[in-house]
Amino acid sequence: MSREQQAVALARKAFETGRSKPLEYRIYQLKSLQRLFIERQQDVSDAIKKDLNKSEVGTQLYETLGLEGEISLAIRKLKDWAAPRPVEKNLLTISDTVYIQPEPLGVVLIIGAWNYPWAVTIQPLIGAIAAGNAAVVKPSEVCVHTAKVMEELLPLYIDKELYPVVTGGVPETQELLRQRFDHIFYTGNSMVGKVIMEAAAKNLTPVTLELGGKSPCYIDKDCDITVACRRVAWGKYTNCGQTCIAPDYILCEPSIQNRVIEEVKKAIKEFYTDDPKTCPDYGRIINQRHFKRIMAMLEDSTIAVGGENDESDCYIAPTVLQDVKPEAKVMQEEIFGPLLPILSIGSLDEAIKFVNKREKPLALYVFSQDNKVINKMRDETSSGGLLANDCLVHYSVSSLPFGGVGNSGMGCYHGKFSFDQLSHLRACLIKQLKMEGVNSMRYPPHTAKKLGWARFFILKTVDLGWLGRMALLAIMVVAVAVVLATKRKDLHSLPLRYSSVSFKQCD
Ligand SMILES: NC(=O)c1ccc[n+]([C@@H]2O[C@H](COP(=O)([O-])OP(=O)(O)OC[C@H]3O[C@@H](n4cnc5c(N)ncnc54)[C@H](O)[C@@H]3O)[C@@H](O)[C@H]2O)c1
Ligand SMILES: CCCCCCCCCC=O
Repeated sequence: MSREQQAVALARKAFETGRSKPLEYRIYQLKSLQRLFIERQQDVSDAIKKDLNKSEVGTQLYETLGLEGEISLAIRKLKDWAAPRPVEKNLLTISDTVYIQPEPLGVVLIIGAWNYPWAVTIQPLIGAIAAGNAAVVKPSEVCVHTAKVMEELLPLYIDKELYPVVTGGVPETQELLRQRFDHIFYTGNSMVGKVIMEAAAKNLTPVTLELGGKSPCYIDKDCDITVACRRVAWGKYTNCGQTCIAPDYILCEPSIQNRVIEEVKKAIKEFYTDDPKTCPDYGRIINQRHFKRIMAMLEDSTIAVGGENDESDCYIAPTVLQDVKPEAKVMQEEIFGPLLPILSIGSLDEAIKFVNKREKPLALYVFSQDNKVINKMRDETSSGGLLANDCLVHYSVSSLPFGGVGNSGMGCYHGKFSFDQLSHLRACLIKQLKMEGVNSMRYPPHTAKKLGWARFFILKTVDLGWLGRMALLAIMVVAVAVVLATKRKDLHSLPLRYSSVSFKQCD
């Protein structure tokens, strides 16, 4: 058995013991995970510093603080999330107990990416634990130091049989993908996303794909350009542009391009000093392969700000590109680096057309003072998320679903969405063996009259309130009693008995 097979078998066996299911055990695991981020913050930060030159404060701000918040939320809300969820009933099921019961899916495979290695790997794990699953955790091998620390630390805090960590690269991930899972949660680029989905299809395993793409940013001329550019610069250059929801490029009218350049330049200086290379808050490109990929994008565009670089240090300065053409190299794929192209666009309508001609992005940013502009952008485009007058922060709102659409992904998570994403929402209808008369309308022999009644019971909507429902139930009980008493086979006599309740036609 390979190491990967062993890990999956271990997780499956542990899941089958049933110990991941009691809410107390899930909460115990979540609390232990919470302790990891309190007790081992230094190990976490040190590893990320080596991988991406993130500062200790930056690591807490962008990675572990969010995780701590998500864990606390799950601990607080788990009882509600896991409880049966009563649903509306139709007239046919009015006397039944009808609800949704979330249940664990089984063994989940979590494949993480390297750019926010803790955030994007542990956040799905929080959902998996909360939902009562086992999970095999595969951190990205690209984040060498963090993967190692994750492999060392997780088993010290959480159940190592239920949640084993498997490290390794493409061959190891592919070996994992040959195993059977009950859900695969993948974060990474869209091309590999297709590989994951293909592998999952063999076992009809459901997937969540948290992908990326080019997230556009429209700046309206009618806005506070200084503030807009400061927020865009923060969104772009945080983690050296290696953020799935970084504003990829700016669309604006030619009349404001120079001001945008000047204001972004000012913000770069404000955040990262005159020499970002020595600034502790400015990151590095993850490795030389990505460094070369990003530098190649500069070839056919004009640099307005930045451009300095050092391959030996994987350093690329915060850079702004002006008058960029849609055909330029930098516009052909997600940048995932600190280059900010500005494209001139004639109007809001043109910007909308530009966005709609391309793949649906993970995030769409619009800066404007005018709500009509914001609403028009929202109504006439599609994207995983839409954020007006800021960047990135929607990621931190646990009550918003985070995820893509189309090429930027499928499924969503954060907060309760993580719990639901990794649960099966089981439909439950609990009927009594009484009131058999009501069922006559669906039993053969089928007649037009019975169909008429079935239409009535299924298509009418009624909002009677609690008292009304009780009254209706009483009427139904009487009706059934009468039907049984007269031992008639169809519901011929029912119309008169129901005529005192008024119903609204919904079709
Ligand atoms: N939507 C989100 O939440 C989110 C978050 C972070 C990153 N991203 C996106 O991820 C991308 C960057 O990540 P990346 O793809 O460079 O990360 P990556 O190289 O770390 O790959 C992600 C995972 O896929 C595995 N993998 C890579 N190639 C594989 C293959 N051929 N077969 C099987 N498994 C394979 C890796 O082992 C890794 O665990 C960007 O597009 C970014 O926008 C999205
Ligand atoms: C306070 C704002 C936090 C933003 C963190 C962004 C994380 C993105 C993960 C995807 O790359």
